[in-house]
Amino acid sequence: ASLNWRYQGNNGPDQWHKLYPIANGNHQSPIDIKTKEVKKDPALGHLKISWNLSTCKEIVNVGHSFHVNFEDKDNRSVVTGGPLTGNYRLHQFHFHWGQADDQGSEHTVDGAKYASELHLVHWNSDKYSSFAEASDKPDGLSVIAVFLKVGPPNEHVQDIVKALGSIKTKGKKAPFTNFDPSTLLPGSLDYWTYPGSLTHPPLFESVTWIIYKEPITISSEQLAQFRSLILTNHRLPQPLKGRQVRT
Ligand SMILES: Clc1ccc(Cc2nnn[n-]2)cc1
Ligand SMILES: [Zn+2]
Repeated sequence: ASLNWRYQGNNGPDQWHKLYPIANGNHQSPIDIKTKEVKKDPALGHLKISWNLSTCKEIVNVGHSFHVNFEDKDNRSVVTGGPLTGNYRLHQFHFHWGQADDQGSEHTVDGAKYASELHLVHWNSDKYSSFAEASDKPDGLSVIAVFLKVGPPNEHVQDIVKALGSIKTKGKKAPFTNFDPSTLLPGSLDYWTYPGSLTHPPLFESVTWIIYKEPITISSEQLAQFRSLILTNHRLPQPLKGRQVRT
């Protein structure tokens, strides 16, 4: 499929359905989380995260964003528990942000937007043999999301910001090793979960979303460094279409 979609202008989010009809599907992401309609599910246990910093590999400028990629040829970095059945292997993480500090997250909470949102993308390595194979299966992917609010500089985000200098142009990649993504998790491990999709094309409805309630911080200057790569890369909330958000 041609990769000519954008976040702004002619091939922007309102046009994505022309090449990717699933954009108007019943399990699209992101969504606005209406906290009063969230359902408490006592069967939901804690998430069990065991990421190994030895699997962190490289940082890549993909044009509409930057990705930190992990070696995912074995189960060194996995998540399980919570809403998940079996092991989901860490594939990569990336952020979404906006053109100003008052917007940028993809999910919103009772209509409130955060400045940015971190996505840690995992695939079901019990059932599938690669991210690509898992990426369009209903139980194929799980994305762990962390909100970022504007505040003091985040020393762990700073390690990432420093690396952006070496991937200024689309397609550029640089080694990025021994980074521990658990340094980007909030103190409280309370989360919301719901069934959804990738938030940009191909928009596959293959994601079990796990969204931490507590944000971490990022500074205005660090956000400005993200924007030096691309001004904005967040999709607006999509219709819930009868789905239940659980906690
Ligand atoms: Cl590997 C990967 C998967 C999805 C996205 C885009 C996205 N979908 N859901 N949240 N982000 C970016 C990279
Ligand atoms: Zn994302």
